[in-house]
Amino acid sequence: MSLADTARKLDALDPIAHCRDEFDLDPDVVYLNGNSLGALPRAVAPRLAEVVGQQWGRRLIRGWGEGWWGAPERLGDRLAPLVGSAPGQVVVGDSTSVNLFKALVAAIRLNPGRPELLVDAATFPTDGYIAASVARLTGVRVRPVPMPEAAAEVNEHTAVLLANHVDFRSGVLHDMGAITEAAHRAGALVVWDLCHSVGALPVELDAHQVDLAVGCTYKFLNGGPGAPAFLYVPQRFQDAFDQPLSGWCGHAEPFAMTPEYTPGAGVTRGRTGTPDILSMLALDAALDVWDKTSIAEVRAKGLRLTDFFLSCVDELLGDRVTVRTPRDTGRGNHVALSVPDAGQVMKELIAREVIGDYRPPDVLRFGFAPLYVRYADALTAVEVIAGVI
Ligand SMILES: Cc1ncc(COP(=O)(O)O)c(C=O)c1O
Ligand SMILES: Nc1c(O)cccc1C(=O)C[C@H](N)C(=O)O
Repeated sequence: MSLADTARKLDALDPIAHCRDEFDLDPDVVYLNGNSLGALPRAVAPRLAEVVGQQWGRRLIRGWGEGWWGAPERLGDRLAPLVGSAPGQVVVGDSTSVNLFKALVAAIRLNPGRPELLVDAATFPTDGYIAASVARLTGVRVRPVPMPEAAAEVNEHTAVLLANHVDFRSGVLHDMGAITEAAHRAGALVVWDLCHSVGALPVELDAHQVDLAVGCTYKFLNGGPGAPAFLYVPQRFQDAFDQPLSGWCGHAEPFAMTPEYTPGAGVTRGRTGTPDILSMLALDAALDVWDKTSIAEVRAKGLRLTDFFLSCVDELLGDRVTVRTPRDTGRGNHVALSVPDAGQVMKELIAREVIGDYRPPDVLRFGFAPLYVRYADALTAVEVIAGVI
C-alpha cells in the first residue's frame, strides 16, 4: 500500500479524529509545533468573551467571590487525572520556571543536610538556570548528570534530583518509576518536569510516589501563549512544604491581612500572588476537549502517528537525515531529525507552511499533537522536507 493510502486508511480509522473539530486550525498549515504552543481550541474565544464581558465587565470585583479565587485549585483538580494525581494535590498558576524555583527550594528544605542537587545534563535551559540559582541561595552544589545515568548517580549526598520526563530535544521518555525509586533508595527526593509529557502520555505521579512535579499547559494542553503552569505537591508533603515565594495568596487567611505569614492548608500553600484569571479561564475552556477523549487514546494515537511519520522518513528521506528519537515506546510525542544546516531548513519548511521548530545545534523538531494532527499531515510534512533538503 502506498504511504498516501496508508495515511488515508489510518485517518479513516482514527478513533479520536473527531477531536480535530474542537480546534480552530488554518487548513493550509501543517502544524507540527504543538509541543511548543498548542493550537487554539474553539471553546476558548467564546469563554474569554464571556469572562471579559460578563464576569469582569459586569461582576467586577465580585468575580473573586464567584469562582475566580478558587480557580487555581479547581483547575488543578481538572488536571489531576492527566498526571495520575488524586484531587487536592495540583495547583495551577505562575510559570513553570517560577514553580520550579518553589519546588526545588522546598525539596531542599524537606531534605536538609545533603550537599548536592543533581540536574539532568541535557535539561531545557530554564531548569538548569533556576537550579543554579537555587544552589547559590541554599548552599548546595549542582552536579549535572545524563538522565540514563541518573538512577546510578543518586547517592547519600544527593538532596534532590531535578529530572525531565521527556527530553525537550531528543524526545526520549525517561523511566519515572525506576528513577524515582532509585532516588528514594538513596534517601533523595525527585522533582519532575512534565512539560513535554503532560497531555501527551499517561503520567502516574501518585503511583510512582513522586515527590514534587511541575509542568506547563501551553503545549499539549493547548492553554494558549503564556498559559499558567502547575505544581504538584502530594498530600504526604503538604504540611511540611515550605516554599520560598510566600505571597499572600498562599496564606491560610489572605484577607485577614496579618503581618506574619501562615501557610494555607493543602496545596494552596503553593500559590503566591494574584492568579492570572484570563489565562486561567482560557485554559479551563481548553481542557473541555478531554471530556471527549482520554489520555490512553491520545497516547495510542501519538505512538501510531510518530511511527507512521518515521516510516515516511525512512522511505522518503533515507540517510539524508538522522533520526534522534527512539523508535520504541521510550519516547514522547515529538520526533527529532538531525540534518546539516537545520536552522535554514526549518525556515524553508515554515515558508512552505510546515511548522516545526529548530533546536541547536542541528535538530529539526516535529511535535505530533494527537488531538488535531492527522496521519496525512505527517506524510505531507515528510514530502515537503524531501523537497527542501
Ligand atoms: C522542559 C521545560 N521546562 C520548562 C519550560 C519553560 O518554562 P516557562 O513556562 O517558565 O517558560 C519549557 C519550555 O518552554 C520546557 O520545555
Ligand atoms: N515557552 C515558549 C515560548 O514562550 C516561546 C517559544 C517557545 C517556547 C517553548 O515552549 C519552547 C519549548 N519548551 C521547547 O521545548 O523548546
